[in-house]
Amino acid sequence: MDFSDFFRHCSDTPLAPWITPLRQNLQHYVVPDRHGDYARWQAALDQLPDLTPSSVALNQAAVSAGAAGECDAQTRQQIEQALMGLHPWRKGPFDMFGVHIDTEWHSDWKWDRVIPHIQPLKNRTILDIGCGSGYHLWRMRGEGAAMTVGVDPSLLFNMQFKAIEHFIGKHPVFHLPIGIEQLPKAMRCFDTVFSMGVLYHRRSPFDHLIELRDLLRPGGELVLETLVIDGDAGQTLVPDGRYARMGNVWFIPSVPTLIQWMHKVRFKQVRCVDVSATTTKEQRSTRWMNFQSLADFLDPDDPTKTREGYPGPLRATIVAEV
Ligand SMILES: Nc1ncnc2c1ncn2[C@@H]1O[C@H](C[S@+](CC[C@H]([NH3+])C(=O)[O-])CC(=O)[O-])[C@@H](O)[C@H]1O
Repeated sequence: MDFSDFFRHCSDTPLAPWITPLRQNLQHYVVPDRHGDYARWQAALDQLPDLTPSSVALNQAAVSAGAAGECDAQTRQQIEQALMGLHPWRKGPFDMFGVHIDTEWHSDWKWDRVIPHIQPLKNRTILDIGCGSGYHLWRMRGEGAAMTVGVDPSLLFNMQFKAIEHFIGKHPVFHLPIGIEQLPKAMRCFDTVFSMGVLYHRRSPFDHLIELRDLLRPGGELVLETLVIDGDAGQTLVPDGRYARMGNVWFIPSVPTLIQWMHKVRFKQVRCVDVSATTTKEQRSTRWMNFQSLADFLDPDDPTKTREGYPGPLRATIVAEV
């Protein structure tokens, strides 16, 4: 895989000192075709027609390029078919020349809950851990970010990002198909770090919080969004087995517990800015993600509980500084 645009751009940014270690860590992604589905996904990408949109919108619910009237029905069908080849689409929505990608998640709703409470993103250098398809990376750019970097080990999500970039065009917005553990330690160079929907997947929440802290420059801001339970300081749910059918959920603290954890690893100005229950309107099956979704993971007799009998998903957004 070719990361030359990324490295060229880095040389003029706070990431410059990290180019060599990043290059080493990305080296084994030069040949992604070891992945069984790579050829099929690449064929879908190759089917995307070359079109230049008259406008691009990064600061509205559906990240968009071009309008339906800018291409004929046959071309639109070709776009739809190619994008469908990258099913399942989880994070969005997007609109490409009138092809509306109605993703499993209304990621725009999460964005609307977060954005009023954080430092303005204009001119900032931003890292998004677990960025999925990159939907929020584009929204950050829409807020005027100087550079946004997303990391997510899913190759499919990287290829979905490339499909969107194909129409939106090149911006200082980069998607790296690596996990947080493949970033150099203690980069201390980002103005804002986002970790949304990741902490509960980590076996060691403290190590994750310390890694996030050490990615930020002094005075930088962390935006942490994660599953929580209703409860007092000291309470944490460690699901026995699955949580809402997910096998990789480890720690779900109460908000006061999470705030305590963050103080313990020396975050400052820690505050909870939002707590919202995840509904089956925000996360649901669609044509673009036709597998099971939240409604199937809740108890049919009591949708306030998961299938396993745990409290249904409740998510908090915590903002803090280093
Ligand atoms: N080691 C890892 N390092 C980085 N990312 C990882 C790792 N392991 C898994 N992921 C990625 O973390 C993301 C978690 S989803 C949140 C998406 C977005 N942030 C959202 O808030 O909508 C959870 C949810 O559905 O809310 C997935 O895209 C994984 O591939």
